Amino acid sequence: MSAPAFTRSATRAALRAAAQASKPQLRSLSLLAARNVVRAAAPAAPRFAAPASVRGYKTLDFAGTKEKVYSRDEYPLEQLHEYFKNDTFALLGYGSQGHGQGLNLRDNGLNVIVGVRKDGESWRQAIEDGWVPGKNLFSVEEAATKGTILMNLLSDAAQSTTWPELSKFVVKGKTLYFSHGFSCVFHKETGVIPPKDVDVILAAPKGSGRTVRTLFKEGRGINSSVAVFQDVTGEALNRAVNIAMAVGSGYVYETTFEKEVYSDLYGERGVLMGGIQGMFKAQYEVLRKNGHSPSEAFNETCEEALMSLFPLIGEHGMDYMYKACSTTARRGALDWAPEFEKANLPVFERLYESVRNGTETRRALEFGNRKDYREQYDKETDAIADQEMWRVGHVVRALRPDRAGKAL
Ligand SMILES: NC(=O)C1=CN([C@@H]2O[C@H](COP(=O)(O)OP(=O)(O)OC[C@H]3O[C@@H](n4cnc5c(N)ncnc54)[C@H](OP(=O)(O)O)[C@@H]3O)[C@@H](O)[C@H]2O)C=CC1
Ligand SMILES: CC[C@](O)(C(C)=O)C(=O)O
Ligand SMILES: [Mg+2]
Ligand SMILES: [Mg+2]
Repeated sequence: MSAPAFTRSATRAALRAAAQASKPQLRSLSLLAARNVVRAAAPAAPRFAAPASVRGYKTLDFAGTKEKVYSRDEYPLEQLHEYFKNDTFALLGYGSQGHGQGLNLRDNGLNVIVGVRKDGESWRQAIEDGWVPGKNLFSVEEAATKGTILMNLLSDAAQSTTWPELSKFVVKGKTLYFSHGFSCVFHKETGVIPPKDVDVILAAPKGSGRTVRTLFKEGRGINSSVAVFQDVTGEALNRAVNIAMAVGSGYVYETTFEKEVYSDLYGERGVLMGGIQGMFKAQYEVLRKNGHSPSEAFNETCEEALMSLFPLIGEHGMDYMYKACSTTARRGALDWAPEFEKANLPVFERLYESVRNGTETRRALEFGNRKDYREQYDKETDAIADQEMWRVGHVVRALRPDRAGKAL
C-alpha cells in the first residue's frame, strides 16, 4: 500500500520547503518536519502479525516492496534495562565494532564485559577506553564463561580459527551473536557450526564501528540489519532487535544471514570502498596525464565530491544533486552515466559471483589468518596514503574552512 495522494503531496511540499530554507538550522528543522510527514504517511504496522513481544516496527513501502522497520523510539532505555536485567553481554573482540558497540552498551547502563587476547593491541585499546582488567576486561575464554550473550566480534578470520575452543562456551541458555553472516553462512570454509540448542542471531550495523559510536554520542543511531540463523527459544528475533537497539541502532531492518553477508561483502568491495577508490584514482590519473595540477585534479575528483555533491545525494537524493548543478553539467553527466553503468556492470556481476561462490571468503580467511596480517594491511594502506592523490588530499583537507590550514 503506498501513501495516500494527499500525504504524498504534503511530503513533497514539506521536502521542497525544507530544501529551500535558507538558514542551516531552519533547513534541518524543516527537514525534521518533513520526515515527520513521511512517518505520518506510513501505513500502520500490522502488529497482530508479529509475536506479542516483537513490537515497535512500522511497515514501510520501499518503492513498492513492503518491509518492516524497527525504530529506536519504540525501545526506550528503561525497557532495554528490564529486558536485559538478567543478561551479561560478553563482547569478544575489540576492533572497530567492539569499541563502538561496547562503549554504547556501557553508556546505556547495561551489564557488559570485554574478552580479548591478553596483552594484544585490543587489550591495550580497551584499557585506554576505561575497561578494567579483572572487573570488566577478561581473556576471551573468561568473558565467554561469564557472558549470557556471546557477541562474537573477533575478526571474521579469528572467528574461524578460535571456534574449536570458543564453541565449548556456547551452551544451552546462551545466545550467540554476530555482526556479520560470514561465519555461519560460509560454514564449510570457516568450520563454524553452532550447537543446535542456542539462539544464533546477528545485528549488523551498516557503517563503521566508529560511526556507530559517533552517531550514538550525537543522540542518533546507525541503521542496522538483524537476522536469525537459529531460533530455539522463539525469542531470537526479538532478542536481535533489542540488542541492535542496545548497541546504538536508530532504525533496524530485517534480513537473513545469507543476504547480509552477500550484500555486505559485495558492497564493501564495490561502491563503498574498492569501487570508489578505483574510480577516484582513474579519474585523477587522466587529469594529471593531461597536464592538470595536483590540486586541480584532486579538487575536481575527491574534494568536490566529498564536500559538496555526495552530501547532497545523501541528504536529498541523486535527482536533487543533479538539479543543484548547472544545466551543462546535467546534460553531460546524464549522457555519460549509462556508459559508466555499462562498463561497470560486468565487474559487479563478477564480484557478486566471487562473493557467492566463497572465493572472497577464502581470500579473507587466508589473509586474515596470517600472523603478520596487521603489518601487511598497514603496508597496503600506507601505500594508498603515499599516492600523489592522497598526499595532495592531505594538503587540501587542511585548507577546509573549519581547519584553516591548522594541519599544515
Ligand atoms: N569494522 C566494522 O565497522 C564492521 C565490522 N563488522 C563485523 O564485525 C566483526 C568484527 O569486526 P571489526 O570490529 O572490524 O574487528 P576486526 O576485523 O578488526 O578484528 C579485530 C579483533 O579481532 C581480534 N583477533 C584477530 N585475530 C585474532 C586471533 N587469532 N585470536 C583472537 N583474537 C583475534 C583482535 O584482537 P587483537 O587486537 O588481540 O589482535 C581484535 O579484537 C566482523 O564480523 C566484521 O565483519 C560489521 C559491520 C561493520
Ligand atoms: C563497508 C565495510 C564494512 O562492511 C562496514 C563498515 O560496514 C566492514 O566490514 O567494515
Ligand atoms: Mg563488512
Ligand atoms: Mg558492512
